[in-house]
Amino acid sequence: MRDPLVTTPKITARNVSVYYGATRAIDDVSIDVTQDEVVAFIGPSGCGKSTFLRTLNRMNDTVPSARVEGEIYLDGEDIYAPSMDVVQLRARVGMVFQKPNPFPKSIYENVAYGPRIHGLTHAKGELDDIVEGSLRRAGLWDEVKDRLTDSGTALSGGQQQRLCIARAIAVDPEVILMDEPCSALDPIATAKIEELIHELKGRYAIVIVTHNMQQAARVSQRTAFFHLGHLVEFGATSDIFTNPRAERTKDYITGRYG
Ligand SMILES: Nc1ncnc2c1ncn2[C@@H]1O[C@H](COP(=O)(O)OP(=O)(O)OP(=O)(O)O)[C@@H](O)[C@H]1O
Repeated sequence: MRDPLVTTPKITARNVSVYYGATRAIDDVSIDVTQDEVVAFIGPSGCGKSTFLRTLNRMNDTVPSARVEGEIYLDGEDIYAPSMDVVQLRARVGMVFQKPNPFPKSIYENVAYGPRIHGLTHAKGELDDIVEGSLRRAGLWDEVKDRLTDSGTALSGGQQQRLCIARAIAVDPEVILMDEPCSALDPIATAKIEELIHELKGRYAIVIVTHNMQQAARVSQRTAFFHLGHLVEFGATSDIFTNPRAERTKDYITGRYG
């Protein structure tokens, strides 16, 4: 499934299978993601999109029954190697979840926490700059600059999700994984997140799981269609939506199931 146009992958997954106990949720998936693109994962509920996404920063480690086979490389480095520091990995490959999950701390602390524990700054001024820069890049600064000491949980859902994106950005990640980041948001907040994804593209490799096909079409350059744990088709988003090769992809995008 290697795309000849993809030359320098940021993430390389090879023959990845994931099991929960004896049940296989992902079957032999190989995929590349480059630095300068947004890749969307689509497919019917339960097809394994989130499971596969979570292998990319070893979030599956937190599920005792989960077992991953195959290889995943970040810049050529095996992320499942015993020498890999998982805390470091999750800073390099940040994650934004379906439901915004700010810490029950101030807006400032939500963003400052990561850089502080990763030792990215030594002076308060530097930390202030990181907090401001991250909130600006997440498109939230103007809305919160006068209330940085308010609790992150007091923000609206859309603002909370942008705060979570600012929190991921603050530790200077290389990749951002988004697992249905807009599913709890209204259309206006959703549009803001989509706008933000456009702005972040190029600076970070972005992989987004979405149920919303229009959203995949709007934000991604390439789309992967999953079905029953298989990667059925992976290609240019415009091709997947206008000229899918596989019958199963066609059935899904035309709404025949899912
Ligand atoms: N923690 C878990 N323990 C056992 N089985 C799981 C676990 N998480 C997911 N599964 C199973 O793995 C399969 C894939 O689930 P996954 O959540 O990855 O699919 P998905 O495509 O992201 O679904 P959705 O779109 O509904 O979020 C499903 O059959 C699901 O029941």
